[in-house]
Amino acid sequence: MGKRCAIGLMSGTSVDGIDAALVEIAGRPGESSGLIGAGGTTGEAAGDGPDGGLSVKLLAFLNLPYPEDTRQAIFRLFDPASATVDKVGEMNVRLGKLYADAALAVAAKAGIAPEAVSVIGSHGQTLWHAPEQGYTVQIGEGSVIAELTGIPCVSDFRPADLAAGGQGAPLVPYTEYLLYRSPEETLLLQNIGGIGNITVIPAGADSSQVTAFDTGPGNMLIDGVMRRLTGGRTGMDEGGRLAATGRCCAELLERLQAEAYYRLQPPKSTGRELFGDAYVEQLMGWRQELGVSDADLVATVTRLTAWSIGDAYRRFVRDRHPAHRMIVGGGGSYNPTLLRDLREELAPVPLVTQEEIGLSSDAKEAVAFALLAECTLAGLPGSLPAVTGARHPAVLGKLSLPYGRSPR
Ligand SMILES: Nc1ncnc2c1ncn2[C@@H]1O[C@H](COP(=O)(O)OP(=O)(O)OP(=O)(O)O)[C@@H](O)[C@H]1O
Ligand SMILES: CC(=O)N[C@H]1[C@@H]2OC[C@@H](O2)[C@@H](O)[C@@H]1O[C@H](C)C(=O)O
Repeated sequence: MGKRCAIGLMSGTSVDGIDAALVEIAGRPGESSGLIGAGGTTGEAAGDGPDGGLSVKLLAFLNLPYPEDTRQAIFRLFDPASATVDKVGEMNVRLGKLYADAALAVAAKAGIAPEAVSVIGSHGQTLWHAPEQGYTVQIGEGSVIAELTGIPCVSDFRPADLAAGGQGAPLVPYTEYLLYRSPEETLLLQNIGGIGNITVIPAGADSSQVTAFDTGPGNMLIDGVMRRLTGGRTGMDEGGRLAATGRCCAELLERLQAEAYYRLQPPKSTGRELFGDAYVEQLMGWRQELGVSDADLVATVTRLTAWSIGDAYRRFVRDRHPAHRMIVGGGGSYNPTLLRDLREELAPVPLVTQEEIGLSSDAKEAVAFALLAECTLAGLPGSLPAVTGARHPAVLGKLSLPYGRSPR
């Protein structure tokens, strides 16, 4: 199968904007072997699939921050009381246009004409994730993206897995399996976005042996607390600077560790429904009661985040799959205080960041959705039932075709 270009678009739970990646793909996902057919392993920076397997090369990446009014309007949609159908409908189209802009911009940055792009995979913006009720809501209209770019678009990836009885998340693990697996090393891939999620790829594993689940808050509580402390002026602890000046409050940490989610057996996934505004409100009440300073509060929430990842490894992974190393990606990998705490929690397992091994942390999830869209166009499943708990693998997403152009 020849080389083709695909675009992946990702807007995560932190609501910081749109990540757009344009990749060149050689080989076919699922060409050679494995439960749902895994190809030869190559990384993002690999060549052209010399073993006949899959290779993915990142040609261009950009981040398009949401306009501030859009960002604030999205946050209002996280509250079911203000997320009325008219507002959700309007935002679905508004985001579709912004996603189309991002796709065209990344194609221009790579110097690739839209006609030369075979597919866009667009994750959309998660508004509500309720796997126990069998549904999840991601918006950003695929038909608008296809119309404005002239490129076939796969969107709304999660419902197919939910329909098959799964969590609908996480979905990146199959692409991590394709791109990172190693015959010698058991790898932990930890994403620290709004939510934290871990993927475990045992040495020499086939795709049915990969496990993954959401560990709990990634940056969501740190960001939520910072917004409260600064009256909304700052949405993150830049460089982990405030946390670095504070000390963890043991009593507050203990209360936070009592959250039942951490002890839930995987498969499991979570989101803003649990660790959003109402949770931060309760946390601020406890801080008041215990007289915890601003810096100590951020230090405690940072420690909690690191602990939840270490605890997940110790509780659910370590005995069966002692790891050789953890590779950390997502915005949390830019927070040195969080990484310091995480190193302590994980010891003796060494930790490296995506950047430290020469891969782009920011582009990773966008690349994943380009690859998942390719799977869908080829009629191949993109989910791992061992990860999501579904009855079987699912072909993910919905295809929107632009007028006058068929897929491929
Ligand atoms: N320089 C930095 N210092 C501290 N924290 C940072 C820095 N840069 C990014 N972050 C954190 O990373 C977050 C964004 O991470 P990322 O873009 O990976 O999340 P996301 O993709 O939206 O989330 P998810 O993976 O859960 O969908 C920011 O909200 C912030 O908390
Ligand atoms: C419902 C939803 O949007 N889930 C996200 C979120 O952000 C991180 C974590 O929670 C993960 O489960 C998932 O995203 C990544 C891209 C995934 O599906 O692998």
